[in-house]
Amino acid sequence: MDGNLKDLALETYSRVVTAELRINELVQERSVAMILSFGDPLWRFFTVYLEPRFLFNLVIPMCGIYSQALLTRLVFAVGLASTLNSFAKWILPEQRPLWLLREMYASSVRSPSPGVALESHPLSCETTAGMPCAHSMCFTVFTLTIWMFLSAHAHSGQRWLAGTVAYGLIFCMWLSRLYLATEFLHQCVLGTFIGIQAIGALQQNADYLWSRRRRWAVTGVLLLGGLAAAVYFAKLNLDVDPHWSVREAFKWCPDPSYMRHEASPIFYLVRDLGILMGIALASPLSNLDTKNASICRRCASLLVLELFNFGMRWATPKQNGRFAFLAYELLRNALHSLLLLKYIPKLK
Ligand SMILES: O=P(O)(O)OC[C@H]1O[C@@H](O)[C@H](O)[C@@H](O)[C@@H]1O
Repeated sequence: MDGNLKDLALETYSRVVTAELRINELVQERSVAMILSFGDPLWRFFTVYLEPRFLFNLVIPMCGIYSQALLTRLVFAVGLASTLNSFAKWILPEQRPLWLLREMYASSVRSPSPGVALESHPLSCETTAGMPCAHSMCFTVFTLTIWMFLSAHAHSGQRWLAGTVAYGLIFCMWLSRLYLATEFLHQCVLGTFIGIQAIGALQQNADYLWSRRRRWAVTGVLLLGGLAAAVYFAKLNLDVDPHWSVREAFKWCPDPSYMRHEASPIFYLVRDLGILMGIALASPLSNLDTKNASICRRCASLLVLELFNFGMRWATPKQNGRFAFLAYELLRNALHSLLLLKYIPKLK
């Protein structure tokens, strides 16, 4: 009975993702591409410049020019969402459209014609798992956090208009991920859904979370690090490959040079835990100074910090082994978010 149910669930899942491949192909097919092709640079822009790493290293600090209070909320909300996403991918990895399609071609389950073969290029060779879509999830949290912040001072017409723009942008992010064949539709939709749920949960527990003392927050982040390591060893014990997604990417990406060290699941986990550690060190967040300095001072201090951060990224030690590489990334991200939250407002 149990076996039958499992078979039925697997068969249904396989049918759904196979049907969803058609959506990815449709978005790349000529008829749809004619409508969407004018947007090709736009879809690439969304994927390249509105992804979590870029949000943290450029877009969110730029929001700090408008308001330090907004910057603090964004670092907190997007930092937590990105960590949640990396853990989901780490614990329960799901395939990506390109891997499934190439597997089908390879085993002759499906022939490349008449459907348009999914394109493959550096942007589609992701090495993390698909579910939930990190771009959709973090971008949803980013846009809705800004929307809620601005809505506090807006009347209902403006709120409605800004909400429509925010959801329109999130929809563009879905199209971007489908167009580049990096995600199935359900991975984008669920990414946004989980992002919205996360914002709701953060809002409901804001008083509790923002008043946590530094030592509790740091302990929480260390425990999360322990959880990530425990998942790794549990998988090894259960004979499950913790690097399954990296192997899939290597197997199906036409050119291995398209892949980078800093795109692996462990790297993203370390990056996100680094950002959380910076937030934890700046805790309690309710005590942070969020008053705005003059615009010139804010621009100058954020410019200096981001140039410093850029230099640190440029100097990342990539040739001294993976532990040095990961430790450096953890510290750099922790320092970056700590400086953004705690020390930039002091430079008044
Ligand atoms: O899940 P997606 O949208 O394909 O994104 C994959 C990775 O893309 C990178 O650009 C992000 O920095 C990561 O956080 C993310 O995990």
